Amino acid sequence: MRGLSIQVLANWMADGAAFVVQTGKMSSASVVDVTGDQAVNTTKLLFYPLVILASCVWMIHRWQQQSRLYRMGNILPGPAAVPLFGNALMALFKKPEQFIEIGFRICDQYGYVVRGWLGSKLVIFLANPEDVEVILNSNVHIDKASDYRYFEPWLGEGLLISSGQKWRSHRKMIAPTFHINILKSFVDVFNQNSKNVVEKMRPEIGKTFDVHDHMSEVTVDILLETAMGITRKTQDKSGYDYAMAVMKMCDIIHQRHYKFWLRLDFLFKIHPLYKTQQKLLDIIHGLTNKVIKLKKKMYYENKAKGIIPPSIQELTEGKPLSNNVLANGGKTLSDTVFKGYRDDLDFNDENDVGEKKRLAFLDLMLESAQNGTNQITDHEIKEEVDTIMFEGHDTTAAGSSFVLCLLGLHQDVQARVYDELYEIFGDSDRPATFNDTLQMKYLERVILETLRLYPPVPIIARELKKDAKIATHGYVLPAGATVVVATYGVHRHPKHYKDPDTFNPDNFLPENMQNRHYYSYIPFSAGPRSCVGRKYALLKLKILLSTILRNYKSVSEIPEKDYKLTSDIILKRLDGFRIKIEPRVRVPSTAA
Ligand code: HEM
Repeated sequence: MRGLSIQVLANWMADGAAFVVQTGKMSSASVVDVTGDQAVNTTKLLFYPLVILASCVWMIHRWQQQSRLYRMGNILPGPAAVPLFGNALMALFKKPEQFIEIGFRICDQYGYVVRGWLGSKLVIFLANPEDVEVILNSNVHIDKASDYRYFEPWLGEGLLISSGQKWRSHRKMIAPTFHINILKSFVDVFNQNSKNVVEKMRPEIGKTFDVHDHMSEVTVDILLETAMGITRKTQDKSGYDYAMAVMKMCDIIHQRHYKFWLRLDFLFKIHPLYKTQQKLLDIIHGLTNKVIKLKKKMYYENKAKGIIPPSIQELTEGKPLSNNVLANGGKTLSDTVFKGYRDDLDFNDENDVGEKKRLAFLDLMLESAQNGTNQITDHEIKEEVDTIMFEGHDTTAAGSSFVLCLLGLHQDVQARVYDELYEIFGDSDRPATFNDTLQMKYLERVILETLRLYPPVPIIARELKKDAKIATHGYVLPAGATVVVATYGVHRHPKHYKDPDTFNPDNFLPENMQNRHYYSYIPFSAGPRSCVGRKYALLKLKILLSTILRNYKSVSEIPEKDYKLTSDIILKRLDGFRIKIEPRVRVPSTAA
């Protein structure tokens, strides 16, 4: 349209014919000669829809400007937005690894409360612990943002994405299955699988390799066993296919987050990935359904023989065992770290009666449905098992991989971790006990510090159903907005961490934690919708990492500044979690 005057436009609208004549770019005679009436008709055909489109865009823009959301949203600091697209064009043609960089640039410019417009959708990023607390600690702002809908075909209305009464009742049912006694019963599973991965890693000695592949596989194996009761011994090919399908599904959802065209359902449905997704879901749901059917059959067969598995209540209640006096009363450093945002999981520790019979989460849910304790259908059980498989998989795989990379880089820290392990285990090969994990205080600090610098879930998104007043400038975030808690930014807030970008496990020394805002450390989120698998994850990480480090020394020369991070669902290294391993010489650092 360059070179057209408004007058020309007006004339064009009047009769749709004379524009080419008046632009002077071609002679009127030649145009009329060549195209005649046909050209006029084509012009009309193209022009009128364009005018209608432009008018619609203008009207939508005007309507947006006058809406409450728009007015309140624009009080907040943020980059200038263009009509219709808002700030969405900033993300166009950007690779996922560039998003963190953009985020930091914007944060530097606008501070720790930033608004953005994705078209007419208002997105508000928060990275001040005081503001984050307002959202996460609330019983009102608990609805997940619409971006979680990509999980729906897989996880249905499982705990991660459900809301309202369904979420409340399922949370009440599932939280007790993560009781400390039930977790203790998983220690053998964690040990056995950790030993397996040590053997699988043996051929890698001396090579540079991506440790995430191993961490991912062992995590799925552990989850298959603890969530569904499927062991390596009992699993057939369907167990392997399931594990592969879980990994590939994570990748598809990941792609739907950062490839804009795949966000639109109608485009996704005609993309080849949709067919792949359907096949993967057939595998995933096929196995979950098969196992539920089988377990239910076994339950009835056993019941007919008078064998009834213990209920969740029986597993988690009773008189404390006198011979089970644990160091610190069974409390770990993370119990202290997370006590500030006390949630339903904290009540789990108060009835520590020692280890009992092992049952997978699925067995526990089936049992509670059968004995009438909880109203949950087979379909809902399937959704919850799938949710646990998803949430428990990539998060811990990424967390453990980051720990091994950072220890490879910080040999002094690794030496201290090993000295602690040597004190507990000497040069023996014995498996870890629950009590041992309570002694792994320095390793725990290393894990917590790693999750600070590289939180596997780098953002948490909520949709506001009501206005929320935050601490920063008393801003009111309007209902309808999507609030994104930028965990990555919160964890590197200079007001709360001295040298926020430096790896320093001493950040979790009691004296350094004492006066820190509780919501300045939220790798597992916090409040009513906090991670239900937090204690499971930390126990598993301690056993897995201690077993690996008792057998190998991790070595890495890649400095953190060269990590290429990719962020959306799970934070990972796009350049791969590359390390080398050397056989561990089992002597303390003082003797080396
Ligand atoms: C290092 C490991 C882990 C990290 C960093 C992590 C982090 C998180 C975060 C940040 C949330 C809140 C997500 C949101 O609101 O969008 C969450 C929720 C959840 N996590 Fe984890 N998680 C980990 C391991 C696990 C494990 C091992 C399990 C299960 C075995 C698990 C099960 C869940 C479930 C079921 C939810 C949904 C809770 C609800 O909405 O009520 N997580 N996790």
